[in-house]
Amino acid sequence: MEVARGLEGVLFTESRMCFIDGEAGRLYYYGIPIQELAEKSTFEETTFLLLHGRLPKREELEGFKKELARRRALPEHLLESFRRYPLSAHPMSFLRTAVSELGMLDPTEGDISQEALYQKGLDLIAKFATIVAANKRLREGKEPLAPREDLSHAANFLYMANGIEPSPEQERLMDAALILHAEHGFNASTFTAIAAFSTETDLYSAITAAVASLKGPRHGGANEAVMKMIREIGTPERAREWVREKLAKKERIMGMGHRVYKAFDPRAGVLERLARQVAEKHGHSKEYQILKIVEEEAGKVLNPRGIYPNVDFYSGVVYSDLGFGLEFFTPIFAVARISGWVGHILEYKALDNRLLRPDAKYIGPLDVPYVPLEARA
Ligand SMILES: CC(=O)SCCNC(=O)CCNC(=O)[C@H](O)C(C)(C)COP(=O)(O)OP(=O)(O)OC[C@H]1O[C@@H](n2cnc3c(N)ncnc32)[C@H](O)[C@@H]1OP(=O)(O)O
Ligand SMILES: O=C([O-])CC(=O)C(=O)O
Repeated sequence: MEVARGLEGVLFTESRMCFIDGEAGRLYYYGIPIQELAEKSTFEETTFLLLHGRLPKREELEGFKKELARRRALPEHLLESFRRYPLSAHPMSFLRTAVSELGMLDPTEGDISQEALYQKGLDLIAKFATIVAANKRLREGKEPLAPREDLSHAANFLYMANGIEPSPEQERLMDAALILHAEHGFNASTFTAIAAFSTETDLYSAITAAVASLKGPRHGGANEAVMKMIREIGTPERAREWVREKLAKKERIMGMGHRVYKAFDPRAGVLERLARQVAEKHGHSKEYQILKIVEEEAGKVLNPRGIYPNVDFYSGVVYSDLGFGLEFFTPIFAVARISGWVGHILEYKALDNRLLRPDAKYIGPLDVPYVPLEARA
């Protein structure tokens, strides 16, 4: 049997949620092009789509929005614990620990019936934003704000994070970013969630594992790494030389490259446009300009190899504009991706939840004699 390094090209299940055409740079959630969703949908509507496999009718959407809104508040016990979490911890570690603690606080943690998974999934989707916003406030030396049920998920997230109600334009920006990040097939964190869940562990454990996986700089953590790259480059004038040096040393340009896309990631296309808009309007043009130069200069070498900007390349410019420091970029990704994780767990469970257990080609020796400790050289 051939070894598929990194499980590349391995089909381990069937799914209706997401189709990625990596060669053409196209992405669909339940068959709907991502650009349409990003432009016309809301996070709540897209989440309904990911959990139910179809767009909601008007009254269904209203009910779903209310259902999510009423689940936003965190248990007092968890809020008290937050005061003991070290504020120096990375916000992804904070989120990972909070999800795990939510599991301990749920007396029916181990119930993995389809209905219980759906209910607990809604709870996590609603609460992720509250956890991340509370962490931001605490890091700023401020009290976490109670969620507001009269605001949309995107607007309430911004309200809880920044302490002021966002403008309709900011709300739309957040919605678009959340929709773009909500789902992406069997990426590393979703696969991690499914691998954990296939053991019939509880939802909180599977999602804790997914958060841990998303944190890595080769996955969701790349958005933070991109902003660090921008800071290291410093000025647009330095960008070309910086890229040439990096590539000469065979180092990776963060926010570029993808296992599936061998063309421009369509999400990066939408985010590039949004980043340009905010850069022009609000004067973050230096960051945006640096990225454009990096894209062009690195592209000379990397595009012919099928390496283009991915979803993490331009998102940070948008998040900065919405008031977030770079350490919150990956948690924002998680606030969106929780919908995809829950959707996939529901889908995989309904299918058969077969235990995931790949194998490796053994390349070691056999029948090696056991040498007693005193006889070892
Ligand atoms: C939400 C997301 O997860 S999107 C991805 C976010 N991650 C990043 O942006 C980090 C930078 N990118 C990368 O590290 C990679 O492109 C990955 C991990 C995303 C995907 O990579 P894979 O498909 O596994 O390719 P792999 O890591 O095997 O690299 C293949 C070759 O392309 C090169 N390459 C891949 N990405 C880059 C990059 N960003 N910059 C420079 N070279 C790159 C590798 O160095 C390697 O070169 P080699 O064959 O000469 O050794
Ligand atoms: O699909 C992947 O491998 C990574 C990615 O873009 C995502 O998770 O959004």
